[in-house]
Amino acid sequence: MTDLSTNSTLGSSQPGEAQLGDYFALLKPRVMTLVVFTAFVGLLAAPVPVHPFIGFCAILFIAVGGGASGALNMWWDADIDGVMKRTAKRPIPAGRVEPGEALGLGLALSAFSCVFLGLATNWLAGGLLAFTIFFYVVIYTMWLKRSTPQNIVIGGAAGAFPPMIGWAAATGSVSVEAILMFSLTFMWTPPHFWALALFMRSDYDDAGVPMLTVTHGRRSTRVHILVYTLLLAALAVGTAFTSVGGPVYLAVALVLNALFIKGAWDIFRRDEAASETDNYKTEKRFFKLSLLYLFAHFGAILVEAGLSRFGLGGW
Ligand code: HEM
Ligand SMILES: CC(C)=CCC/C(C)=C/CC/C(C)=C/COP(=O)(O)OP(=O)(O)O
Repeated sequence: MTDLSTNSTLGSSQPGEAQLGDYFALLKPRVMTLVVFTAFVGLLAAPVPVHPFIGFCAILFIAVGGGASGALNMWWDADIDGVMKRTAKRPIPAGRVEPGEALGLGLALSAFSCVFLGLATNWLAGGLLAFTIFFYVVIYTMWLKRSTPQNIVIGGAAGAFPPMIGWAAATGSVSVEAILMFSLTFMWTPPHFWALALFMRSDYDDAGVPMLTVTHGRRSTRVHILVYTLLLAALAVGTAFTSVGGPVYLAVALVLNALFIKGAWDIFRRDEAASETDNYKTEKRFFKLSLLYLFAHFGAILVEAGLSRFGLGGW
């Protein structure tokens, strides 16, 4: 798990000396693991058999596209990344990679991944990948992130597209299952991020980024986490009774949503003095749980899809 107080830099080079690890770090590899996993589930949950080589290429190109969007995000955000403690050691603000190199890498990998995903699977998938990169870089990073505390509520849609891209790569279409997987990630993003914003507020304050914690304060953010967690739980448990769900998924959803609601309740009940005393232990625990939460829900969707191949999945 990440040490969230620092940046997960892979290269250890000095200013002006880029190493391969610095270019790799531009792709935000740790965050993209879960993005790629949800895309993988979208691809395999589809009721259409995909040739393993085509499936491998599809996931590879989605991963490259995700990484490219990370590089473009770091190129645009280099100024605020340099101000925030968590991101100050990233390759561009630390001076190891030139902004122009990150821009070039991001644009080249974006074009490469969308075209090759389109060629390897279909143009709906290639087009959706292009739209996702556009949404994350232009709509979220360039526009919403610095202009509204609703930045991640709306911008979070970008991170919700990957399972839909995987589904489209396998089927050539977008159906209700793809929309359900999209919705799950979309509703999950605000509690995932706001928990982190609670213990990183001074970073966003320093950088002038209007995150909810900065504009509305931590008390309001705690209320928002609880409300979104309850909405998410209703959606996640309800999904058990749809075509992507089943008994295995229901069991996973019941356990994890109970834990998640308990975590959100604990965050809601805390006051700042208590959180500061134990260095935001409850909020940090909730953030880590959010990663397990999404991983387990998509894992359960994958298991249900696997079982249905043997006539055992679903209800
Ligand atoms: C607008 C939406 C989102 C925002 C603002 C956001 C923000 C963040 C931030 C600031 C971190 C902290 C650490 C880091 O930079 O590595 C983080 C970690 C993480 N996020 Fe998100 N996130 C969002 C959506 C997502 C989505 C959609 C996924 C996956 C489906 C995801 C997966 C992760 C993972 C796996 C980590 C942990 C990375 C590690 O271990 O270092 N995030 N997120
Ligand atoms: C396939 C494809 C294109 C996937 C993209 C998936 C995607 C949009 C993931 C969002 C994840 C993320 C790190 C958001 C934080 O951005 P931030 O700029 O607020 O965080 P930062 O401060 O760490 O840079």
